[in-house]
Amino acid sequence: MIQMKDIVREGHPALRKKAVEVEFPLTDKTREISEELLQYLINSHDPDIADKYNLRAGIGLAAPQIDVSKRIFALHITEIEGEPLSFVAINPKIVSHSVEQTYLSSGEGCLSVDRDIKGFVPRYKRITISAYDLEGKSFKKRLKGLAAIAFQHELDHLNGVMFYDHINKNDPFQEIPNAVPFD
Ligand SMILES: O=CN(O)C[C@@H](CC1CCCC1)C(=O)N1NCCC[C@H]1C(=O)Nc1ccccn1
Ligand code: NI
Repeated sequence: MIQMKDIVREGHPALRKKAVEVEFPLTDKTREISEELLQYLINSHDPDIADKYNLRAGIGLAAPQIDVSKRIFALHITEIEGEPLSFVAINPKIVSHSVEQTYLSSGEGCLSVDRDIKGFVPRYKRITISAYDLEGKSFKKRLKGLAAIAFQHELDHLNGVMFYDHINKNDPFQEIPNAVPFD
């Protein structure tokens, strides 16, 4: 199982590399890595497991964060309105997005960043994404709110981008044009 010791931190080159596309059918190793990314998120929200293994709660986890430079990440968001979102995305893409932007009013964090970095991180408010599942079946989803923000945070990891790269250096809390905050 993935534990905090397996999650690389800022300064590790894997976080600044562009991850490579995955071929299908998945090798057993790639399939196992994909399943472990999602399992980490599920475990991190289980009080007993999270406590026992000292896991930091996460709603997303990307393969580069465990030093695997492949275009794979998992999302597991259960406390949003509507049905819970829990899936592995392989070779994910944003196929279209709203003009409107949004941002987490509390700013963003990252399991690979052991410090608090303040400031608004502009994200598209609504996105249409496409990706492949573990069987190589392509799927599309329309995401908004926290799910959209999380998807963009994870996709950044596949491109070697960290959330704080988006924060305005001169004015971290600068008003983001046509943005509605997500609280
Ligand atoms: O790349 C993946 N990561 O680095 C794990 C990150 C991904 C999220 C950061 C912002 C959007 C996606 C993560 O889940 N966190 N970051 C560290 C703090 C805890 C946790 C978090 O933000 N939780 C959360 C946020 C809003 C509502 C509920 N829970
Ligand atoms: Ni992150």
